[in-house]
Amino acid sequence: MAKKVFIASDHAGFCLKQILVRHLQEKGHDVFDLGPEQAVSCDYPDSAFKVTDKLLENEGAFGILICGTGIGMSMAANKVKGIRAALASCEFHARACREHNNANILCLGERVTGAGLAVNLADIFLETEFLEGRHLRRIELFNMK
Ligand SMILES: O=C(CO)[C@H](O)[C@H](O)[C@H](O)COP(=O)(O)O
Repeated sequence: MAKKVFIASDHAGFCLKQILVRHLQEKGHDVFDLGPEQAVSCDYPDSAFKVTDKLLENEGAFGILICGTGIGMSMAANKVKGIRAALASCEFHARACREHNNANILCLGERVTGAGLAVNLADIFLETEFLEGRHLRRIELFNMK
């Protein structure tokens, strides 16, 4: 099923962002590229918060954030209440973060993960459903802090 996807990167994730935007558009998803438009040095929290703002306004939408490692993006995005950003570097991560954690943002590291694998991770992330049950109880505990 087609998903609404907001995507952004910093300079270190720019090339992978371009590849993923094209791939996800070809798959029929509704893709919103929030920049940057060029691989000019920029600060990943600014990009992360562009995507988190959009997710809070668009129920059911997903985000993809790419920096060099994916770590800075995930740290920044997870500061925002209602965001569950998951850094994935293998297919198990991409599937489990949806099934168990209902992640709404996938974070990737262009300096870590090759483009072919990254495309697979994005596909798995967008195609996998949250399992709810005990996992819902656990993610609801996030709101207790
Ligand atoms: O935040 C990061 C590390 O967690 C990202 O990988 C950034 O892309 C990286 O820090 C950018 O580094 P650069 O030396 O400014 O290219």
